[in-house]
Amino acid sequence: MHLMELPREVLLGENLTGEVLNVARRLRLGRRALVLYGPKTMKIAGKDVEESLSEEFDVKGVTIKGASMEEVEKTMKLASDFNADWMVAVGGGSIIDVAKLSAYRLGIPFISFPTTASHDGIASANASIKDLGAKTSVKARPPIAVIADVEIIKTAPYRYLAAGVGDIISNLTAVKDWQLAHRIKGEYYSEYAASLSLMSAKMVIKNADIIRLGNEESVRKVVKGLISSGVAMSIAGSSRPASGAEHLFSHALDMLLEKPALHGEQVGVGTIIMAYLHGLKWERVKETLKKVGAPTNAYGLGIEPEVVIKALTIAHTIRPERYTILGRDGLTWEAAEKAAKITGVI
Ligand SMILES: NC(=O)C1=CN([C@@H]2O[C@H](COP(=O)(O)OP(=O)(O)OC[C@H]3O[C@@H](n4cnc5c(N)ncnc54)[C@H](OP(=O)(O)O)[C@@H]3O)[C@@H](O)[C@H]2O)C=CC1
Ligand SMILES: O=C(CO)COP(=O)(O)O
Ligand SMILES: [Zn+2]
Repeated sequence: MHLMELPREVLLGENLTGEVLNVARRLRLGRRALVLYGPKTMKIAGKDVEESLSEEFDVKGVTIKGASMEEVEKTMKLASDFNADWMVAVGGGSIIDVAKLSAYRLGIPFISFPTTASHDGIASANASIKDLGAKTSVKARPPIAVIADVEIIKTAPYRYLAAGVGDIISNLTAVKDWQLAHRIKGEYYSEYAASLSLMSAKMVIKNADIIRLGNEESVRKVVKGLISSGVAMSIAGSSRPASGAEHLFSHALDMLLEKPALHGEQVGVGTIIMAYLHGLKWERVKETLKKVGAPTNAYGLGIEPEVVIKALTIAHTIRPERYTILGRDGLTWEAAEKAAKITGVI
């Protein structure tokens, strides 16, 4: 049996901090709610959500600092002590992932309230948490509802929206890797999930000129692509349709660097290189990223060229069961350097 779990409600609009209350009412989520936010997102929207909910629910706010197992365990303890019926995560990918894994392990629902359009974990069923080996995603459950307030998301620095484009365009090489694994390893492949994932990538390529404006329409386009990407992952039952070798490259950078760039920025640059290795039109990926103002090289990521090469040579070791264009042996230093130079990444 193949179980596909999807969000029950997706709200996209303006002035939605008060809507969490209505969604919780409609979905009969229970009286006691834990509100998760980060130090910044608390001020951006977290406190507003908390205050609005407290009109009708018993509410407890929790500040989360990064997506680590320590924060997941802290959240689970707080939720148990408080007897929470559900959670709402107000923030970037890290806060949403902490809520996703904690809620899954406690068997309670959670609402995703993204404050950036920088990653496709907004609606996905998998959570990326540090300390669970390399920071690749593990199975959890998707949010019961997604509430995306375009005005709040628009207030985030433009860099985050451009990073979202990187996370969506990566679907091009992720799907290629998936097809390769299907042919070479007989891995399960869902044409439906792959098509949905590719559609999001093609939409950002087509709409790059609108996205670069950074207005509400841009945010809507990127958020829809991110949600579709998350749904594609839920249909596939794994992050396969949205995570291939370009993500392994980003995970490798996360391991090598104390201060990595944004997830979507790194996978965007990884997509240029993996598209080259796949024999795809890598120039088109690069043009799109350039057009929307996302980094297209090591300099733009603020990373030394040697670290880029090193990441390319170790990427295949991170999730060996996920076959990609990097093969079982990975790239040699020379091959990695050549690919990075030809594509102008270094
Ligand atoms: N589960 C999945 O399927 C996926 C998960 N991911 C994961 O998501 C994470 C990346 O998410 P990302 O959002 O890029 O990074 P973070 O969640 O780490 O957020 C980065 C920073 O942005 C701040 N921030 C959030 N919203 C705003 C805003 N509106 N204005 C100003 N600052 C804001 C955060 O504040 P604060 O300090 O308050 O938190 C934080 O300091 C990674 O851990 C990645 O692995 C990525 C893709 C898919
Ligand atoms: O970032 C993701 C999809 O965009 C999740 O991928 P991982 O499973 O590689 O963490
Ligand atoms: Zn990603």
